[in-house]
Amino acid sequence: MWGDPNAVALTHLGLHTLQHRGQEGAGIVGFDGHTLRRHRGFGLVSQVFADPADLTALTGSAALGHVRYATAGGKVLENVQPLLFRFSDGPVALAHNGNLTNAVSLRAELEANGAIFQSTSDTECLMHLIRRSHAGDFTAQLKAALNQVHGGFAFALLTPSGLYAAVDPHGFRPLVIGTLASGGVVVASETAALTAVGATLTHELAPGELAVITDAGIAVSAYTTQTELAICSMEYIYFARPDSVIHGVNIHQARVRMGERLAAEQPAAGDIVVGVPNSSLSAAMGYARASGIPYEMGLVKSQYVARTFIQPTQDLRERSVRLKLSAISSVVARKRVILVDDSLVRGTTAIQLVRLLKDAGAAAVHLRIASPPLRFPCFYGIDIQTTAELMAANHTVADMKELLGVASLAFLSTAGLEQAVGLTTTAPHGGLCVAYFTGEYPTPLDDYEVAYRAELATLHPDVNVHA
Ligand SMILES: O=P(O)(O)OC[C@H]1O[C@H](OP(=O)(O)OP(=O)(O)O)[C@H](O)[C@@H]1O
Ligand SMILES: NC(=O)CC[C@H](N)C(=O)O
Ligand SMILES: [Mg+2]
Repeated sequence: MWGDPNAVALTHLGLHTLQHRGQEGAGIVGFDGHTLRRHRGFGLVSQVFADPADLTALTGSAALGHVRYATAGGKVLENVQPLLFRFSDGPVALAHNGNLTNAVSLRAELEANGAIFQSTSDTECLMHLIRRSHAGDFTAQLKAALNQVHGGFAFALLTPSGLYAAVDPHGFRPLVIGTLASGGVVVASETAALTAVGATLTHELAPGELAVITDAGIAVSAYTTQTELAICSMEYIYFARPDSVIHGVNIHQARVRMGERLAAEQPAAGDIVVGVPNSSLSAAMGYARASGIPYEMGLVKSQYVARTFIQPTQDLRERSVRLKLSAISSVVARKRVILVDDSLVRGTTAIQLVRLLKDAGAAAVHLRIASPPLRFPCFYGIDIQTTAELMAANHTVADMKELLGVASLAFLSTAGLEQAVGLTTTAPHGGLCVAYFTGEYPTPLDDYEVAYRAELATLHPDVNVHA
């Protein structure tokens, strides 16, 4: 946030609104008119700022906040963002959503030339590249650095003179700009955060764009012309909040269309449709509407347990699913349940839910997934970087049906997904990145290439068209 007397408090509010995007750590940097001050820690925003004094210590008219969902580098405080650098000519804070594919090789090269890294985060590379640039001013140095990092990124940087926001050449990760009645400017991953702070959407960063926000206003330019939209389809399927809008498409309505489409592509003989709280509820609603089969609340979610898929370890993910979901026996007993989830990745949720529904007396479970089988890793910002952890990469759909113990199992097609999102663009796959479904990556994989190819060769030939 730039140019609002309540920048720190509003950033805190905005971070709460983006909590679903990262639960491992959070931090805020405030600009008090002289220098940048930071508070950060592990856990949820409410835990990191449990003591209100930590927030009030950060005053100022500009602020930068982050919630971490780790994709690279371990659980150490140094990796919790915003990263903050105190240079001889002034401080710079940096926040990143996404994952850089060439961070390991960049770091090796930078260290060979004398760079001393403070963290093990991929994000830090950007700052070293900025400092090593001989370009004229900070904006030009940043543009030079943005052209050297590869992969998925939405970056925000804060200095005493401005706020900078940039997205990668494929726009893998979303980033929007809004304005406040006070004249302040807000940059956020999702429009839901703009709404929360009372800002109006004024611009959505296009692939390869850099926005420079200063007291003089907002200047948007391109740092590269080699661009092609491939926004992460999992943003529409799972990550983003239902009330957010990405590239003109509301997330809830896109999910409803995924569910409607799934009902048309993969009908099931069931008595009730049940969604998996939270993120599949929209798709389940769409499935019920299109099939004419009644929607029922067969599962309840504890409001005190957060998202499971973005937890950092399998043990935590399994424990949270158990704590989080329970079945309403009187709803599902003796019913043929059509269970709709938005995605099946490691299978953690589905394995436990099918058991839960059967224990509650369901006569049969027909599992319908409102996205295609996820068979390939993501290197642009989802923490699934090996095929070993992906259920559909290691088993055919028929095998998965047996493993899960369901009466039937079916997925949405990639074409169906692309149409359900329905972006207006001529870019491949309707402007979406569908690499984890098809194995077609929009960029070279850089540091991940060798290990990825080696892993592919070991996969079951029936499930992997690229092996
Ligand atoms: O196959 P898996 O590896 O289990 O991953 C997929 C599941 O994880 C996500 O839910 P999550 O609990 O993270 O969040 P939600 O409450 O927003 O649905 C997603 O909505 C699926 O339910
Ligand atoms: N979305 C994120 O929070 C990831 C940022 C960075 N890649 C990290 O692992 O810390
Ligand atoms: Mg879920």
